[in-house]
Amino acid sequence: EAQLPPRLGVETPHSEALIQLFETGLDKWGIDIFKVDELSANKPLTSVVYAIFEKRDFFSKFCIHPSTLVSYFSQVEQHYKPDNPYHNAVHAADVTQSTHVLLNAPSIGNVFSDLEILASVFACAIHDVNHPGVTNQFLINTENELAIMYNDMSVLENHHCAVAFKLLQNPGSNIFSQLDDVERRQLRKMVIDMVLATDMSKHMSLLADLKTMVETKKVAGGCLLKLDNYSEKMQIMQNMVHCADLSNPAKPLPLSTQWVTRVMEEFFSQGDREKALGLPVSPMCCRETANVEKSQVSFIDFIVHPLWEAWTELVHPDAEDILNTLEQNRDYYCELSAAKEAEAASKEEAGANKPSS
Ligand SMILES: COc1ccc(C2=NN(C3CCN(C(=O)CN4C(=O)CCC4=O)CC3)C(=O)[C@@H]3CC=CC[C@H]23)cc1OC
Ligand SMILES: [Mg+2]
Ligand SMILES: [Zn+2]
Repeated sequence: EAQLPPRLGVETPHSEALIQLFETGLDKWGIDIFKVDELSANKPLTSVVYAIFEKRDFFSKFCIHPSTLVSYFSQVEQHYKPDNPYHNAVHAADVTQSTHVLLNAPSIGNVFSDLEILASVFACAIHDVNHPGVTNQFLINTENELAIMYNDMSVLENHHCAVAFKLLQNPGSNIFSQLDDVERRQLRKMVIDMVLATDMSKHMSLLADLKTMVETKKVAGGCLLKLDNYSEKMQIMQNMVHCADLSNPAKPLPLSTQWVTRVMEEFFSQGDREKALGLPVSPMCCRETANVEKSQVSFIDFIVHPLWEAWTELVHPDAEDILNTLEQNRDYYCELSAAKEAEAASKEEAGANKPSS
């Protein structure tokens, strides 16, 4: 009998503090995931997944040995590039824990089976594994081997899935070995459908479907329990994971601002590489001209808020606080942008009035 791994599956001198943090924060929107990164000795993903599996009793429900879970997710964690300012294991842990909270919303609590919940949590944990820190467009424009491999179609998202399922085949790492063939095939299909839906090029169609569902749900008297077919259930699961992937601006401001700094650093590195290669610089990627606050306001106005507005309606009233935080944060970035503009204008003014020496 393989011996049990350390508590929460990670060796850390701060295990008591980490256990405390999960006791109080695992089910909460706004846990300090950067603190989890510190206390877990930079194993945020393995520790978050272990804590969620324990909380949801997945070890016994799916006959997963803790050491198998640790063996598999340690490899997954190692395949997230730590040098990526944004697309690293902390982001994966953040999206996984955020989805864990969304799944606890009373209005969708008992819509999903244990297998569907397992698939959603797993999909989040692996959804950006081995991310190279550049966008699909960059990989396509530079004819990267990944773009060749996947014929320019959801290149990153296909890669994340393939890497995750390949790692499952390593000895002592197949956490799904005790599922029967039907369950394993169903889980694999659900995970692929969810991860491929995190490609931002799918955002508009995903949102349109969600809005349609919200409209029909309103007609059907507000109950979600009528979700009988796979495609409706999968639409909700895809939008849930997509919401979690786009949840940074909807988190408490001290967390949100850290994510903005990280994502802009990653975008600026891509912009530097595009300049060096003589390629057109992608939106928000030019460190000289980008307006970080303005980009955040338009990211929220055009993409994040419409999605969270639809999600909030779907699970009404469970996500009201999240939508309020998003709107407060949007106003913060708007005011910051206006303040910076005013400061720049007054400097301009001062410069113009300065007597020439
Ligand atoms: C914390 O803050 C952010 C977090 C993630 C992203 C992501 N962004 N993206 C696309 C980049 C290109 N996009 C745009 O440029 C859209 N857009 C405009 O057209 C004007 C302003 C604006 O934002 C769409 C989103 C990704 O693809 C990343 C990977 C997956 C999910 C979101 C990530 C962006 C953030 O702050 C701008
Ligand atoms: Mg992604
Ligand atoms: Zn992501």
